[in-house]
Amino acid sequence: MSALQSIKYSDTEGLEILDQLLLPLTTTYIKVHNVDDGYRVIKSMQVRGAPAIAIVGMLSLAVELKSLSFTSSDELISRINQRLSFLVTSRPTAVNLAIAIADLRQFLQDNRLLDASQLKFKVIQRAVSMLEEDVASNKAIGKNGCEAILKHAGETGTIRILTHCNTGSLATAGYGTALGVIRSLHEVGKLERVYCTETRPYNQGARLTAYELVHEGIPSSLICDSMAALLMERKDITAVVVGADRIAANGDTANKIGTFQLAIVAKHFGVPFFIAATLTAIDMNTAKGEDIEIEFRPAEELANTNGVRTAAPGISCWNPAFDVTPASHIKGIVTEKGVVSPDRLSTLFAS
Ligand SMILES: CSC[C@@H](O)[C@@H](O)C(=O)COP(=O)(O)O
Repeated sequence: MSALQSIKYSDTEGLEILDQLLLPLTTTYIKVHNVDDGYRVIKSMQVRGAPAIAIVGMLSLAVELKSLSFTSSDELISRINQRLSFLVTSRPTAVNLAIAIADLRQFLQDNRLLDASQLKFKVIQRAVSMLEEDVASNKAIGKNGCEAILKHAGETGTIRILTHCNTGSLATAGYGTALGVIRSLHEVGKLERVYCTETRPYNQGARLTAYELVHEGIPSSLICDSMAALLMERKDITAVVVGADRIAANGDTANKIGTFQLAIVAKHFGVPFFIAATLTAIDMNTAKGEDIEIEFRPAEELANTNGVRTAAPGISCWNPAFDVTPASHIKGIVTEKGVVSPDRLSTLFAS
């Protein structure tokens, strides 16, 4: 069975992304030639998921730079900074791209004395290395989350997980964050079943997570979002595990709309609620959840299903793409460096 690949990059073939708007029925890759293409596929959600957005954004810059030549590093740096200012506006809540951009700006500043071709080469290398680094981080998250959940479950050990949205190979460079934890539990033979929500209005759960789970042969069932409370009451769910688009310094976590209500229900039933994310989703410059900008999406994404209007004509729509789960509702944040409680995020960055 071949692994699902949302992002394909090679030196000779350039950058291609799997069009996630067409999944699960059609598998089509789209070429990304430059930052304008990168911005468009991110904004339209042909590629989505915070880690994948960051990687495609940076690789779109890399392929654009490859096609250009520069007479000085000042000219190169000014071009890159201008393109980064545009890219960062594509999807405001997911922080991974903003962090990658801030890091690259710092790198350019630190290396401004290199000549243009050396600097261009290094910028391209940095973008390409994100692919392998993300998969390695996801595998570590999978292992750490698996251990934490097994410890919580004790010897009885039949694990049933509820997850939301899509956090798997499609949302990352491969393996996945929350879905990485689920994959890891399955690999060690401990997962009885994972339940994935439909994730209205965009159906990332029904279209993408369900597709990945079936592809991987992981025992799984789809529920619609409104079934979560009954599921937790009837099915003895071991843990809820979801991803993150931005984790504030106090542990408040923005993730796909509907995450907060799952956390409230989990708290009601005493089910531990875990966030699984790479360090690049942690924004220590944003103090708390209230300070996180929530992205609003077009009304059609709520009123239509697969391009067909299902809501009553004339109704107006309120369509936030994310909500913020307070740190008080989160048992642990699973990262590649280990699992911490939300009030101990800063320990992850101590050298
Ligand atoms: C590893 S992906 C983590 C999050 O980005 C994911 O849960 C999510 O909310 C994705 O939202 P999307 O709007 O589909 O980009």
